[in-house]
Amino acid sequence: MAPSTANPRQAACQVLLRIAKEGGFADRLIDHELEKGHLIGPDRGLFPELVFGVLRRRGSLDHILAQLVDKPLDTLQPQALTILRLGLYQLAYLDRIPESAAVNESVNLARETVPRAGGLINAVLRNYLRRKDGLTFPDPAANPAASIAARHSQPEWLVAQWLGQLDFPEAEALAEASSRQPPLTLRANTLRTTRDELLRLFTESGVSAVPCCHSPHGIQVEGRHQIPTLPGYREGLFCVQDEASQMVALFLAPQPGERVLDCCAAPGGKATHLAQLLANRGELLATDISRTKLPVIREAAQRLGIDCLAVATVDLHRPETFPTGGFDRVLLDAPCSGLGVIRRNPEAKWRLTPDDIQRLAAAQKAMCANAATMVKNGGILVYSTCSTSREENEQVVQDFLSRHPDYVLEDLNGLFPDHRELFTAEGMFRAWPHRHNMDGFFAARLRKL
Ligand SMILES: C[S@@+](CC[C@H](N)C(=O)[O-])C[C@H]1O[C@@H](n2cnc3c(N)ncnc32)[C@H](O)[C@@H]1O
Repeated sequence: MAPSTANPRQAACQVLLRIAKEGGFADRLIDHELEKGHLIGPDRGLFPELVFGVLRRRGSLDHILAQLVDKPLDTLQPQALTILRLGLYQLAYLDRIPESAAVNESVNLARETVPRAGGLINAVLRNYLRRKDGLTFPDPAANPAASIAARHSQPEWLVAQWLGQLDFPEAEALAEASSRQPPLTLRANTLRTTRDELLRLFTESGVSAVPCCHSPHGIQVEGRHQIPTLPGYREGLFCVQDEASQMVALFLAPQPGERVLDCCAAPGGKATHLAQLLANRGELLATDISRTKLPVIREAAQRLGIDCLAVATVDLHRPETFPTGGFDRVLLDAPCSGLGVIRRNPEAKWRLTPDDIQRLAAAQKAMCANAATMVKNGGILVYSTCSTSREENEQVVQDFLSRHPDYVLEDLNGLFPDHRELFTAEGMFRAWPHRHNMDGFFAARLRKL
């Protein structure tokens, strides 16, 4: 049943239980609850803070709880475990909630849903307050992955993957950054305004915002906002898009008048950016396997005043569905694990397994080969993901190049010298939350000879 309550802790508990039981995305369930209007005032901020906080910090919370509860956590009733996580999150990570309120509200919540666990919840949370300075964490020298995982709330297998690519301090910094709330980044719609004008409008309206370092269209907004209430939203002056994601369309660099394909386009973040770069002149086809997602792209295009964009259903595993005629530029923003965006979708890190990464990488290799059949001779293919895993990134590109001697990797260092700090030595794009305060993204630019 859909949650419906004026109590932010109860609403958070219901959403967390629903995510654990049925899957689903935290941001959508949160929006759905807020739209009902039961939560008012500061509770509208506390409710998402609690849901996202518990999802982001679940690993560390459970590591601590395991030292305070005298039976395995998975033997607790789901409601009791969720209330414990919520209570501990408030005690360990939030400054503004008095300790007594965090404990008492947790006990009250238990009284309504799991009355027999009230005593345990009270005892465990009070025990935390007494013992918090004596809690233990794995020794980094003996077990580096377990140590980072427990301190910074990441699955151990994921930290082990990061340690395969980064040294210990960097892997730890990445884990730490990946447990934090990401910035709100917008892309100015240059079909209707400029970045400077948008910044001026925000300043005049009392909203603090600064230009992004790399994307010439990006602005980072300070504080928390409901997007539709920001100035210029209704007029289509901007859309929400992380800076790393904005860089991808820039690397494809479509020129006005060209024929361009975005073949995994929904919900349209990069497709609408491509239309901007085309200055609304040319032929932009945005396709996706999901027929139901296409209206979202159309609506985004309409709001932003784009009229060079058409949409169609295409399954990249079924060449008989492909559009005919070659394209000058093709973007393949492949379905991926999303390991680079776990700041935004923290529920994903607790669901994914290493097997998922292997399965996704196999599909990505097939999609890349199929997308390449739609590129004209001399044309460009950009392959991108929002994953940090090598299997989904460099290894897909290496596999592709080994099977396609008619393609070469273009070195982004030479093409975009202003953004060198975002590129690997081989010239591929790798954005990292801890280095660039951007989502974890990958892109490689391939040219068909
Ligand atoms: C990473 S998302 C794309 C995000 C989009 N480029 C943006 O910037 O807003 C990947 C998309 O690939 C689509 N997809 C998954 N499997 C596909 C397939 N076999 N063929 C075409 N699209 C597929 C999904 O529906 C999803 O919308």
